[in-house]
Amino acid sequence: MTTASLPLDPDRPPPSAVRTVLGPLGRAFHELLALSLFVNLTALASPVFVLQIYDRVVYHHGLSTLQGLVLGMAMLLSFDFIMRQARTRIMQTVALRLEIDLGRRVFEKLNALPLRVLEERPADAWQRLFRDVDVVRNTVSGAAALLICDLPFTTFFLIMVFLLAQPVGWVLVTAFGVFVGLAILSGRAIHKASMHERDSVGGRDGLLGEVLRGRTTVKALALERSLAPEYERLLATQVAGSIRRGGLVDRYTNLGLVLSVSTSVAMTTVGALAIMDQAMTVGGLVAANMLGGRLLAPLNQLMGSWRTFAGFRQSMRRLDAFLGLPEDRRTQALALAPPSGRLQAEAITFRYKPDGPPRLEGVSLTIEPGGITALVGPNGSGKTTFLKVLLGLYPPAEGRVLLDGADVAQFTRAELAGWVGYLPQEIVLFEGTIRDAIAMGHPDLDDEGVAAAARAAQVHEMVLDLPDGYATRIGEGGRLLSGGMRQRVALARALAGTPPVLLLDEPSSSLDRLAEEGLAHTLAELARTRTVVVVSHSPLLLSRCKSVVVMQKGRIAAHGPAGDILPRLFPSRRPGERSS
Ligand SMILES: Nc1ncnc2c1ncn2[C@@H]1O[C@H](COP(=O)(O)OP(=O)(O)OP(=O)(O)O)[C@@H](O)[C@H]1O
Repeated sequence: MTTASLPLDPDRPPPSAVRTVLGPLGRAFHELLALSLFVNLTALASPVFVLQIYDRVVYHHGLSTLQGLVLGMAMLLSFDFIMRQARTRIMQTVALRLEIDLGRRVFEKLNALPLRVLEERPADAWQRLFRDVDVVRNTVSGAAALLICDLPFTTFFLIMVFLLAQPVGWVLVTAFGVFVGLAILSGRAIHKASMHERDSVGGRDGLLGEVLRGRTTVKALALERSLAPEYERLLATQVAGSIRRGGLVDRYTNLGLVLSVSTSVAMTTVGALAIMDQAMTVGGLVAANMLGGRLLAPLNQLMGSWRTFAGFRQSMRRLDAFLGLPEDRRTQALALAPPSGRLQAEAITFRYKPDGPPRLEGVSLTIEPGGITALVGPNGSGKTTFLKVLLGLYPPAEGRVLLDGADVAQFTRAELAGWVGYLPQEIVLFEGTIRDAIAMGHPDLDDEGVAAAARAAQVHEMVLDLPDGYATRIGEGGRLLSGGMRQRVALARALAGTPPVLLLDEPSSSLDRLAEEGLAHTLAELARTRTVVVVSHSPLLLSRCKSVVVMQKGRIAAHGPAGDILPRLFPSRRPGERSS
């Protein structure tokens, strides 16, 4: 699949995966709407109160009416407070549920994506999807959602203004139209600027992430001299984007404010003329002005929120497209017993890109349990790629991989990970204790299982030597361990749960000679009953192998018993002799 085929384009029509998460929140929104009805009805009370004071109490000295009105207002305002509190509580619940439901779903989906799809985008592009979750949560549970709930009730205020002061009503209707038009214009302009800013922030964050991950190399080689100009370029693009967006926001906010004041002036002018014509009362004008304020406030807010709504739509579309991406198989119809470990590659051809060159071509091989098989060949000949295809991480374009005669494509990643232990060329460990690191793929592994894996990887004694033993924390990426120990712990993780197949990519690249000898011995023992495939050029390991497969430019150049192949590969050296 190419990057272009990844449907993360926000301009595509949205499917409805996110809506299934938002669906259960529908009831909360109905409750919110009902509460908003009460809140907005209550808001009508103050202008009516003012109207009564001006037109009745003041002119007729109606003290008892005043008492009744004040008491009524006090009760209504208490009620208003309770309703507003209830609205806030519902919003908090909605935010929490979204955070949990949508956040968890996106995380699960990310883990379910096939490796090929994951590798098509840089890490920060995937990370940004969690910002989309934040956008959806903040919009659905923030001021913008309250605005949506309040907007329908602005018609109440308009009707009331028409009832109290019809001439002023027409001024408000005109202002309403201008506000909506301005909100749409500002939304479009600001949205465009925000998208541009988002891309530039992504570029800056991507570079920052890379620099921080490679901080040791950056420090050691003083790479900041080369990285600083690139960072500054990205920063300049981002700052320019921010300034442009900020300028647009300010322009439309100020336009909104001027429009509000202008509407107020126009209302008072038209109202004054109407009072002089005796078409309305002073109380009516004051009340209409108050109602106008209630109507203009959400319209003013709409100017700022239009951008939020546009961002929300984009985030929804991106999340929908993401949730619609293909997944690794997650369920299996039948739980099978662990295989004995017979691995077969049948005429495998593999390309990283559909239109790219084949990195494996017509590779056929059968590996039986019993004895180590070594994969050798020059750099870039396809050894690591072949291991990943055997592991079921990359589906081949042609051919198939069979485990005990069954196509590995039918198994879930969890099943395959339980049956096939894998040591990658680049070790990746996660923060936690040594015990956690070894048992990570097997949460049910008991202490004896952890210790057995550690013994097999020649790391048990080293761990016991540490003050905190297996409870020693390894730090981010295992950086608190030495390189050799990191490799041993990763090897123990691959051996944990005694999988019937072991695929090990350069397992001794960071080991000292003693550990390498120990590893060679352990692997030879394990290989009695299992399938062990190692990518290695270590003569010590090769001397323990039963068969050797030589890869060249994605093809198998030679394959046979180690005794036949090794003398051809290393004519001047005896097996077991260390290369310089
Ligand atoms: N993720 C990837 N995307 C695109 N091409 C890749 C990717 N990984 C490897 N390749 C290419 O595939 C070819 C085989 O690489 P691979 O890592 O399998 O070789 P290798 O024999 O393991 O090499 P080495 O001995 O250097 O580890 C190389 O040309 C490499 O550039």
